[in-house]
Amino acid sequence: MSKLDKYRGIIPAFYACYDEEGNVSGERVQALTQHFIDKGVKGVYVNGSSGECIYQSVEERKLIIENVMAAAKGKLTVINHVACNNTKDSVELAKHSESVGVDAIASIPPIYFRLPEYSISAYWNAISNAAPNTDFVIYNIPQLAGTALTMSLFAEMMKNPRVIAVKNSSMPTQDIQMFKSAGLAAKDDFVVFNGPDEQFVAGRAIGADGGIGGTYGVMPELFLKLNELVEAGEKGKACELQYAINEIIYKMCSSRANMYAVAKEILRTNDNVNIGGVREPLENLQEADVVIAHEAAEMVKAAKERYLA
Ligand SMILES: CC(=O)N[C@@H]([C@@H](O)[C@H](O)[C@H](O)CO)[C@@H](O)CC(=O)C(=O)O
Repeated sequence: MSKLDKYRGIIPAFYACYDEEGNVSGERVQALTQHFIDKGVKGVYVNGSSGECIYQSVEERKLIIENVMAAAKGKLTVINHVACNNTKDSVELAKHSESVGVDAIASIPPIYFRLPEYSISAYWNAISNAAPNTDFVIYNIPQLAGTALTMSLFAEMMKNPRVIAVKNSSMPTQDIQMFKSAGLAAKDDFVVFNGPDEQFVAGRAIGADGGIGGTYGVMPELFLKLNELVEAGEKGKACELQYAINEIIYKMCSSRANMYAVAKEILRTNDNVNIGGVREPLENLQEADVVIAHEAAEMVKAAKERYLA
C-alpha cells in the first residue's frame, strides 16, 4: 500500500455551486460534496476548470474549500486547485488549503504572459512552499492555459519532494506515459491523472492511475464501472462503455450554452442536486439547451440501466 493510493481512482472535478442570485453557496457546496460521498468516488478536485475558478475571488474560493472540507470529513481525498494567475493570491490560497487540511493542492502555470520556464517553476515552488506539509499536483492543460508542461520543466519540478502527481489534460495520451515514466525514474512512486474524459480507457491503458474529469459529476457510477473494467482487463467491455459515455459527452458539448451549465441541469434532473447556473461570461441555458440537457440526462439513465445491471 503506497501513501499515494488515496489518489488512485475516480475523482470528479467539482462544479461551482451558486445560489439563485449567482453567489457562491456554502450550503450547496456541502450538498454536492455529500452527493459525491454517497456515490462512492475516491475524491474531489475543487476549484479547477469545472469549478470556474478563474471567475471567482480568493474569498469565494476559500469559502468553497472550507465547505467541501466540512462535508467531506475525511471520506474523500480532496485536491484543491489554488492558481490565481499571480503568486501572492495563489500563495494565500495554498496556505489556507493547508490550514483546512486538504490532501493536495494543484496549480496550472500562470496564463496570458508567456513566461520562461524558470518563472513558472519559481511560481509553482512558491505556492508549494506556502503549504509545506501538503502534496502538490501539477495541472497540465495547455489548450486552455496556453503553456505546456515540457519535460525540462517537469524535471525541474521533480526536485520538489512535494510534487507527487500530474493532472494531465493535454490531448496526446503519450504525454501520460512520458510523465509517468519520468516521474517513476525520479521518485519511488508517482501518480498521473487522466484529464480528457473521452480518453479515460486509453489514458489508463498507457499508465494513468485514475482520472480527474469534468463530466464524472453527472455520471460517477459509469466512470466507477469503467475504472473497474479497466482494472479487470476487460478491454472490450471497457471500450463499449467508453463509447457510450462519449456519446453523452458529445451531446453535452452540442449545446450553445457552456458545458458546465448543461452538467448542472443533468444533476438537477437526474439526482435532484441543485447547484445553480454558471457565472458570466459563461453562457447559461436557453430553451434549446434545456432540451439538449434533458436528452443527455436520459442518455445517462439509459447507460446506467444498460451497463450497471
Ligand atoms: C479541457 C477540459 O475542460 N478538460 C476537462 C475534461 O474533464 C473535459 O471537461 C471533458 O473531457 C469533456 O470534454 C478536465 O480535464 C478539466 C478538469 O478536470 C477541471 O479542472 O475541472
